[in-house]
Amino acid sequence: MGSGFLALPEARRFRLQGATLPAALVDGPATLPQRDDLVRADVLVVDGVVAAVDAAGTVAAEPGVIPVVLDGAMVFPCFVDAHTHLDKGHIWPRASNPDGTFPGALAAVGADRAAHWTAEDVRARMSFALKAAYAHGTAAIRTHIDSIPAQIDISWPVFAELREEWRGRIDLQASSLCGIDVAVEAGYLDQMVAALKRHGGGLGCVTYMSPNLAPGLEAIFRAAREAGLPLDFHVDETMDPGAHSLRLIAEAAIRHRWSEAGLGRIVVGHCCSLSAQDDDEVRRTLDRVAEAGLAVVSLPMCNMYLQDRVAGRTPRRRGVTLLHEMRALGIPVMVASDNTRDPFYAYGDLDMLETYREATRILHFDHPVGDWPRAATATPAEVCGFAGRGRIGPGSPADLVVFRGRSWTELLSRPQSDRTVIRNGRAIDTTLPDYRDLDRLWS
Ligand SMILES: O=c1cc[nH]c(=O)[nH]1
Repeated sequence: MGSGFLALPEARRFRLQGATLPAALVDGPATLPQRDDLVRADVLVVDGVVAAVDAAGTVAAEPGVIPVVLDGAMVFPCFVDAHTHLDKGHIWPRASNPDGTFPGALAAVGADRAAHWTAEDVRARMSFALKAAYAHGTAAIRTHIDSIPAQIDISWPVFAELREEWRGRIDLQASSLCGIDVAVEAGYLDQMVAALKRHGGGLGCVTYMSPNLAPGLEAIFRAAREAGLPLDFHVDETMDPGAHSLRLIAEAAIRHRWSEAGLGRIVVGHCCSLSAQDDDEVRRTLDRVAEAGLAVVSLPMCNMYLQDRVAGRTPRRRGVTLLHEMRALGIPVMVASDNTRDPFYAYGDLDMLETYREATRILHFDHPVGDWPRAATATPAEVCGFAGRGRIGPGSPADLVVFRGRSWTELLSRPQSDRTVIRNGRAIDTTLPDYRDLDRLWS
């Protein structure tokens, strides 16, 4: 059992004194003094809920409230990870990517799925991933689930079981995943929609330039509206400037009056090709994306790993999409973990601090930091509908991550492996699952 660097008392009422909070994530008095987009505050926790956020040192000691001195330690709300692949995670020991490319990943995953993805295999790997995410301080996750016809009735029931098992620790959502060419196959959408209604989840697919793209999108939008399902797409995951399915999705959303459907914002992930297009084309597309009300999630670690990879040639581009330009147009933007230890990304552990740290470096979430911390917390909570998550303020759950670092440079220079994760006002065990627990899947 390990619970990080902070000695948190088992107490109904305590006050985190001298916490440093990202200003963009705090619901507190407007008078909280800010420096470097951080505020110094005291956070009162009562019965597992944040009862007050006050400027540091302004509230006198109260009987029955135990002081916990943070001496500037940073406090985040628990993270929200809007785009993962729990069903695929950790297959690397038996399914590596031969060349680190996207086609290499597709082929390796396809073969592994066909050979090994029984309910037991999927459950074991998903459970492992959830344990890691929980220990790192994540409270809500949306996963995509590979949903080719033969896999649907294996993976979706497992997901539904785990959603119940993890209720109260990690809020779980899922979205279906297949290529646009599979989505147009006769009977596919009917089968998928029936499974989503049975198990709960949203509709999605991978969009790329295919003759099936326009009819496929039309069919998916119709099916989603009829069945009342949210939409979440993998979009243009390539550096080919000719890939423009993002614009077609935005146009379909406008045509289908999606913003009036009451089904939340459509989420579009990746959108890498945008960074290879000229400014005029980018502007035309982003105007449409803003008008359609889409929300965008970038996957900085996976995109950097897969994109611009040519054997023997040094990568020159980062592979991520244009989050700064999107944010300037009012488009909600997020970052998320994506794949973990599978052929789409050989590394990763569903640690959203790592994702945020890498996003800071790859996407320049700094100088100033401004409201970029929202991209891993409040924005995915709002976009995906994880109510009450991603902010710290009176009434929010005392689901907090306390880091030893006191400033952005201290926080992001080290992995903060000794963080303390507080759930419902109590420190949890932050011991990570041992990789050896998975060995039975391939030995
Ligand atoms: O990045 C991607 C794209 C498709 N499928 C994945 O698992 N990851």
